[in-house]
Amino acid sequence: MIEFRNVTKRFPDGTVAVDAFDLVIPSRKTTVFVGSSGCGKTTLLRMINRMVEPTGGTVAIDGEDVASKQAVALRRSIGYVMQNSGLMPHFTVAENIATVPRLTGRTRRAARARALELMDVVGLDTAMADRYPSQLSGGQQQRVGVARGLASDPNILLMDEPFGAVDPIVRAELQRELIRLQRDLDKTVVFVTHDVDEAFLLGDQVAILAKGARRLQFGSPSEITEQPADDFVAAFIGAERGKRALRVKQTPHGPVLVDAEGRTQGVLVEGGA
Ligand SMILES: Nc1ncnc2c1ncn2[C@@H]1O[C@H](COP(=O)(O)OP(=O)(O)OP(=O)(O)O)[C@@H](O)[C@H]1O
Repeated sequence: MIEFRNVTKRFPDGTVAVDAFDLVIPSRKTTVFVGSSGCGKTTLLRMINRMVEPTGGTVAIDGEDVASKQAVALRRSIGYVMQNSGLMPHFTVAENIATVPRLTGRTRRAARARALELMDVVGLDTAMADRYPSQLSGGQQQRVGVARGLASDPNILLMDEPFGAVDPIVRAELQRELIRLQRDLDKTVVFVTHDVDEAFLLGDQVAILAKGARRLQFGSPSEITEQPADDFVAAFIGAERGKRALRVKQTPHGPVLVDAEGRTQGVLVEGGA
């Protein structure tokens, strides 16, 4: 469990990126922070592993204030995946993935074995182990980034717009992979995006944020869709337009659901959840 208690971050230039933020993030679930650019999502994420220190309040992991932990050890114990993968260009794929295992004392051989195992986990052909990042596609680089984030077998995985820079088809593929991974690995994932569709696809819980990380709503995608907290949230999630606003249309073959443009999006079936 990750707990933000009255957390504020004021940068030295006076910018208040996060203003008195409270949230409890459950373990072994995917929690998504979604909001427009500059609302404070990255700052929130980085306060979990102390890449950014709060200027007020506390962040606690399983009841323990992160400020009381040694920052470097904390950072190595938490997986972090960022946009553009953040790979070291002069390290091979295997070396990039093995960075943390090497730093924490594994032998070169054991670290490489771990790297190859993780390539498998994230769906990368191990034949690419000795390539450099520039010899991979954007989607493959992101998979290496995810493998690197998982290398220390962390309980917590922080993901900062990890699929933001790839094309929509690769993005959808990576999203599906993450859902599969999460089913197998059972990590506490905190995921940042500005894309509501991505947030609703991946999140067990979604926090919709405004400037200063002001919490507009926190709940499951179903809860938010069924009962948006206010008009702003309703507009933000597109409840009144596009594909989330569905109408029933009768056809000779039975009722179907159509979106605002009249495109059929699904069928109505009896029973189920
Ligand atoms: N080191 C810094 N010094 C001063 N202001 C900063 C610093 N880092 C971030 N900010 C400001 O804090 C606010 C929140 O930034 P943050 O990166 O957390 O937002 P974000 O929601 O992740 O944005 P994006 O989606 O664009 O990445 C912004 O106004 C940003 O300009």
